[in-house]
Amino acid sequence: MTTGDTPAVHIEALDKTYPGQPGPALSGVSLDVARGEIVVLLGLSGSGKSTLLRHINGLETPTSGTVVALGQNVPELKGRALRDLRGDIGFIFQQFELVGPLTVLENVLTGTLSTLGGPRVGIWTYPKAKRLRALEHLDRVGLLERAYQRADTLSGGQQQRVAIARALMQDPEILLADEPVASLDPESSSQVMALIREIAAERGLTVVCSLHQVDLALGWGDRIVGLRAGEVVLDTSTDGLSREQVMEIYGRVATSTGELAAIETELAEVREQLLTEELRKNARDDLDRNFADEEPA
Ligand SMILES: Nc1ncnc2c1ncn2[C@@H]1O[C@H](COP(=O)(O)OP(=O)(O)OP(=O)(O)O)[C@@H](O)[C@H]1O
Repeated sequence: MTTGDTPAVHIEALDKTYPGQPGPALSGVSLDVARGEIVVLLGLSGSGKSTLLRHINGLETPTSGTVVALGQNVPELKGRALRDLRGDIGFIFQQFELVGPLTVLENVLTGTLSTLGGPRVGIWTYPKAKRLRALEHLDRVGLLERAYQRADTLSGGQQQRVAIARALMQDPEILLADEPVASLDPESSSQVMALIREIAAERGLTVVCSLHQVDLALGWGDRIVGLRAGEVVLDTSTDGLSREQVMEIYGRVATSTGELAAIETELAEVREQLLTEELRKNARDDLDRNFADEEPA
């Protein structure tokens, strides 16, 4: 375990190229995340957000560079040591990853399997203390009354709350969230993000979360890290940061959107011209037919 003043996450010169891919998914990424900090990763689809998150808990191995989480050199960890680190790092995903036919309570209890050893079938196979903790976490996320309902009968926002409760069972120090609200409506998204923030503050959790929604990121995170094609192109506090500054992360898209608009205008003009020509031709054909049908005087 680490002392309080070492960062929760220290990443230096991280490069990752997946086998068979033409270019790197991450290139020269350096990033320190302080304990208790709430960092948002922003960037286009494919910019490397998930890849970066997955290096923090050792789900990916760097091609080169350093990844230290909670004082541990992540790529060097194996077996029990890696499982222990993952026990200190909760992970929530866009698709919640719940087991639909199981009850909400049992889904939350699965968050504790790394310490108990699994698999287990049925709520009663978990120690009473764990069951009570799971109920406490469900209460915290506002779903105590749903504990014995099947997980797949809940709304998306509720399912993500269950996933948060499940992550809390690990008593994590770091929470990684990979687009946790990408499949939710705006209202549920704000509620889930507010809940994560409240829980992080209560427990002094460090959070690294990828998002697609710029406005949500600005209102929610302490700091925004922008990725473009695997490189960090923005790394700054959200204090005083404007939407326009953040949108520069997506610079290339703005250009291509501009180009697209120009192409669309041109296409519309051509379409109009073709239509006019077709109308003219139809009119000419009509005239020809009418005159052809006329009996000569
Ligand atoms: N397992 C993999 N094997 C090969 N290439 C991968 C793998 N995972 C990601 N990539 C590639 O690495 C790059 C970064 O992908 P990544 O999923 O990290 O981006 P992202 O920013 O999280 O995207 P999204 O917002 O769509 O989730 C992409 O080019 C992707 O195709």
